[in-house]
Amino acid sequence: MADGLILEALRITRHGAPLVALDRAIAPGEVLTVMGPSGVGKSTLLAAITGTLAPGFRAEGRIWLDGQDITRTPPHLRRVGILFQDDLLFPHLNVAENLAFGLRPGGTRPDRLSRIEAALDEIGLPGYGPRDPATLSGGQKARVALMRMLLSEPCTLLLDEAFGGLDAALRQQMRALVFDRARDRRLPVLMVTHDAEDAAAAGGEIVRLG
Ligand SMILES: Nc1ncnc2c1ncn2[C@@H]1O[C@H](COP(=O)(O)OP(=O)(O)OP(=O)(O)O)[C@@H](O)[C@H]1O
Repeated sequence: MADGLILEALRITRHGAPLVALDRAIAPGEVLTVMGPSGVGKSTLLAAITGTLAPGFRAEGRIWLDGQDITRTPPHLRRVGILFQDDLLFPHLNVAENLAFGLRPGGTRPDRLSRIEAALDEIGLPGYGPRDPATLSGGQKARVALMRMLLSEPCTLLLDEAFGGLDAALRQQMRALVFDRARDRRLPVLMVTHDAEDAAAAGGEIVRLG
């Protein structure tokens, strides 16, 4: 199987009734946008990919990530990154500690600290490590949440209305940051959104469910 994220004849049922069916490949660095009315099953589709479907839901078909069949892989081993609207930072940890939470295990302490510093530079927040998350603006929090997720070195990126809590200008900045980072890292991106501008900015294929 090719690199990227492949949903091969994926069919999700709820208590046996069909909910979502999708058969698509997302190449490294490409974005697939999923739109559709409320309740159609967009978040459920993402939960099938992260391996966190609620009881009563079942996924049939196969999910491939960079050539590996992850259909039955436990969620914590899937290397799937997901960003939600209003992703919460841990309030009792400072910004650096929040980022450290994303880091994969291993490496020396100086190495880990320098990766956190580099991450803060990458999102335009150099020196913000000791700050309390409550003192950050909404846009700054969103950038820290994005970087915390990227530090876990995911092989694909899922966005669930990830830009929903931001005003128009910030939304545009955050979109550019996310899409640029995903392209640099050659991550396939599956974006769920209600927003036509998000879809246009992504530039890739749009699938409408329902
Ligand atoms: N944990 C759950 N337990 C039971 N039913 C659920 C659960 N999560 C979602 N559902 C139901 O599954 C269906 C699909 O929900 P889902 O959240 O995937 O829709 P969505 O397309 O993401 O909607 P929205 O755009 O409103 O976020 C809905 O009918 C919803 O009520």
